[in-house]
Amino acid sequence: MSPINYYNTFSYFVAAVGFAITISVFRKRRDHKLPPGPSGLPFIGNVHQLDTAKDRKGDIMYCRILGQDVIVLISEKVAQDLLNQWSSNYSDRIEMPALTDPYGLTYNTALLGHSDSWRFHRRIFHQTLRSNVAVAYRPMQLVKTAELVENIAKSPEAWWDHTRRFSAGVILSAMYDHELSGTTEDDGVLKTVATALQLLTRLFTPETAMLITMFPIVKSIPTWLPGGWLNVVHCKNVIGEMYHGPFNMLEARLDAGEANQCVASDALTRFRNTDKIDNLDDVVRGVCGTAYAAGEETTGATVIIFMLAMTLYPEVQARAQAEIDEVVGTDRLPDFEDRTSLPYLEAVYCETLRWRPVAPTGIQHATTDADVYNGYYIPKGALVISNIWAMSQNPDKYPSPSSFDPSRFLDADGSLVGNEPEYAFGFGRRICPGRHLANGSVWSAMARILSVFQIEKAKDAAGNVIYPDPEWTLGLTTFPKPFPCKITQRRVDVPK
Ligand code: HEM
Repeated sequence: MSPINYYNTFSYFVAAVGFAITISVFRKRRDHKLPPGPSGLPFIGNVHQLDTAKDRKGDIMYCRILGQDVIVLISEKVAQDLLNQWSSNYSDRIEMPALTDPYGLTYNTALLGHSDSWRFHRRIFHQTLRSNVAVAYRPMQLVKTAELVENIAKSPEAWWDHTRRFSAGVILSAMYDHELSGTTEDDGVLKTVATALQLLTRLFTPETAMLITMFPIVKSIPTWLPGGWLNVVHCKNVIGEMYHGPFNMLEARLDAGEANQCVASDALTRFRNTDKIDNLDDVVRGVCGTAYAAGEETTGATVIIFMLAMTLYPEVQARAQAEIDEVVGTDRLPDFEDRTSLPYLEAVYCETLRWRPVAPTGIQHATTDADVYNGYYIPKGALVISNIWAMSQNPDKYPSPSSFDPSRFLDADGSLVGNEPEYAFGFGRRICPGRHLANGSVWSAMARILSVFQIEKAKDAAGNVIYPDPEWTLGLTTFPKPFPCKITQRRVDVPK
């Protein structure tokens, strides 16, 4: 049993239901009568497979919250069957006009339904960030990881902030060719997008959903009063700036011929004179703004979870460092050319995604039509939650799932067995379009941090070892808040 603040499957089930409540509260109010199952087929709600925590018999569960049908997918197999194989029926999102329209979220890819507008967004993501195109950003990612290493070497106690700055730097560079300057406070673009992201994180909680729905007056609270952050005009401005500010700056630089390759410039060049995408500028604003909101925190969070694992599991750290030292040596930093020769590090990457998935309940899908699965009836308009947490902690697939053990991804010869936890990036047509970019960012950060630094448990003033027991953020993503650890350089000189 892991000594860290360990939350079990049940608490994630509760979180999933919390998000279902958020969605069901925000969703469009429509007369939502339970459709009768076709004759002879039991309605899935009749099945008593609700328990995910105590016994793991349930692969799928049903409940009805505030009039909304909710299906929770607990097994990876069922999620693959429904969300991957029948993705045309399982790729919608629930409409939430109480949130999207007033708060200026109509541009957000993740909230768009299974519509033409969403397809335009995905087309741009596919053209600019699919696996063989995302490699174009690797040189930039290596520059950013070298900066991360330099920053940690200068002020190791601020490693958590350096990590967030690294993930923000990668996304802003990839989306808008924006280079961070000075501190977060000095960089206008970073300040704008970080403020909007903070606001979005606060908005997407069950409590806020309840509050806004039960007391719509909160949307008009003056900004200077307690709760004023919910003021819609204020929120719309802050969130709108995230979509428009960096994009407008890039457009000006494109006009001046000063911008390098990035997702926005690529998309504008590729689609500007075609009729393949309507309202191109708005779609590109939406894609890049959503990428920041969906990609900065998740990428940084994954590196932070890796740091926690390295603090708690020194033997894993030592084995990964021995592998890096042997393959790469000590005169230079690892780069992507080394990747296939570092299977243990690859297994550390997989285990980091699995051990504490940063998006434990993914983003909820919705059905476009009624369906029948294994003889059970699934209604049209049902909310479908992937319980990624339960999949990652399945003891049949991962013995002792709470232990951080990369060797579960290796065979007896130390070769990768090819069972990467892809579910950490979601499913079907909605699968995370930034996963290839994220993969390169997280891997290069892990490889270079391990090559240069020793991460250990910190000690208090009396010399007692501090066992990290971090507080975890709550929301669509979850990861440790800053926790104490001791970071020292393994060698006097940091290689470039
Ligand atoms: C380790 C880092 C990341 C993790 C673990 C992660 C995970 C996820 C998950 C679980 C989903 C929900 C998929 C579903 O609905 O089934 C998602 C959606 C999404 N992610 Fe990521 N993500 C990461 C990084 C990124 C990055 C770097 C970007 C952008 C460059 C990004 C952009 C998006 C977008 C736009 C969506 C919504 C897709 C849609 O609704 O069609 N993510 N991500």
